[in-house]
Amino acid sequence: MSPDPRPLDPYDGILLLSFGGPEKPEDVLPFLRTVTAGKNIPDERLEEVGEHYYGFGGRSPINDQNRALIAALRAELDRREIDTPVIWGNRNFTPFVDEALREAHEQGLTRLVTVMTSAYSCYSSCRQYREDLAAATEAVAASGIDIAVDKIRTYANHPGFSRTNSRLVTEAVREVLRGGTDAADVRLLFVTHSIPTAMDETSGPGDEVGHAYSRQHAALGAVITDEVNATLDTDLSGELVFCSRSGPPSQPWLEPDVNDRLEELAAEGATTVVVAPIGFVSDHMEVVYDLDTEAAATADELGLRLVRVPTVGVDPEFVSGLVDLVEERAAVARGEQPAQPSWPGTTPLRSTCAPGCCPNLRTAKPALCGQD
Ligand SMILES: CC1=C(CCC(=O)O)c2cc3nc(cc4[nH]c(cc5[nH]c(cc1n2)c(C)c5CCC(=O)O)c(CCC(=O)O)c4C)C(CCC(=O)O)=C3C
Ligand SMILES: [Fe+2]
Repeated sequence: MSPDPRPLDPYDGILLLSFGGPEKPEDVLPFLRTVTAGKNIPDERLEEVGEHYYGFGGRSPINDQNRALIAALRAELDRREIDTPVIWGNRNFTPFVDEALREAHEQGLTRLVTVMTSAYSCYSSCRQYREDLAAATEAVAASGIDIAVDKIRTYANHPGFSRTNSRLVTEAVREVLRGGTDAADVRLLFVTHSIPTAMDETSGPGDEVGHAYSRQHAALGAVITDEVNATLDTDLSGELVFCSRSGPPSQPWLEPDVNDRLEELAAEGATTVVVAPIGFVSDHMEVVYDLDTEAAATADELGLRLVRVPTVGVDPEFVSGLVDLVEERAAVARGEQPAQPSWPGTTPLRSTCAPGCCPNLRTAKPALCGQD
C-alpha cells in the first residue's frame, strides 16, 4: 500500500506556534520591548527579567527547545508516513508568525493546523496566540498571500500531555522514596505561570464560571496526586502554586508564589518538596530561572530539598500525543467524529473557541480559530 497522498487532509502544513526568546545579549532588550509593548509592566521588573536572561548569556533556551520539538514531531510524522511540512512561528522573536506564513506560502501551503506550545486556556496562553494568527494572516494578505489557519484543541486534558506529566511526577516521587525519605515529610507542588486574577476570572469559553486557567491546572494536579498515591501507596497532598508574577504590585495576580509556599512548608516540618512545572511544556526561562535558580535558592536557605520534575519537552509520549491531536483535528475538519481521549474528565477542550472566550481585557482584537 502506498502512503496516503494527503494524510492530514484538509491541512497541507503544520504550524508550531510559540512565544520566542532572545538568542544573544543584543536580542534581550528588543525582545522584552516586543513582549511588553502596550502592557503595564514596571521598569524595575523589566530590568530584573533582563538580568535573568543576561545571567544565561543573553540566550533563552526556548528556541532550541522548539527546534528539538520540531525535529521530534518530524520524526513521529515520518514514522506515520505523514510528509506534511512543519513550519515554525513565534509571537515575540524571529521567525515571527508572519514570517512563518510567508515561508508556508513559499512552500506552496494553503491551509495550516496550529500546535501551540501552551496547554491551558487564558488570554496570555491561548487567545493572544489566536490574535497573533489573525494579525499575521492579515499582514501577509496585504502581499496577496491567502492562508487559512486552524488549531488543535487545547490540550491541558489530552492524555499525551496529562498522562506524561503524571508519569514524570510519579517517577520523581518514586526516586525520592527509594532514597529512603519518609513519605510523611514529602510535599507535592504543581507550578504554573501566575497571571492577573482578572485574566483568570475571565478565562474559558465565556461561561459564567470562568477561572478555566486555574481550574484546568487544579484538576490536573488533583488527578496526578491521586495517581501518585495509588501507584506508590502514599498519602501525599498536592497543591497548585505560581511563579513569574509581574505587573504592578497593586494589581492582584494568582497566589501563592512558590517561594512563599516553600517557606510555609519548611515551617510545617516538610523536608522534601517535589516541584512539578505542569504549566510549562519545556524548560524555558521561567523554569530554569524562576524554579531552578530562584526557588532552588529559597529551598536551600530553608534547608529543604527541592526535587524538580522534568517538563514534557520532547518526551515521546507527549510528541506522539501532539501528532494524535493533529490527526484528530484533521478528522474533525473533514466532518468525521474521531475519538477524543481526555483526562482528567471526559470532555475535550475546544479547537474552535467559543465567542468571547478568554477576552483581551485591554482592547478587542480580531482572533482566528474561534466562533467570533
Ligand atoms: C500564562 C503565561 C505563559 C504560559 C503559556 C505560554 O507559554 O504562552 C507564559 C509563557 C512565557 N512567558 C515568557 C516570557 C515573558 N512573559 C512576560 C510577561 C507575562 N507573561 C504572562 C503569562 C504567561 N507567560 C503574563 C500575564 C505576563 C504579563 C504581561 C502580559 O500581560 O502579557 C514577560 C515580560 C516580563 C515579565 O513580566 O516577566 C516575559 C519576558 C516566555 C519566554 C521564556 C523564555 O524566554 O525562555 C514564556 C514561554
Ligand atoms: Fe510570560
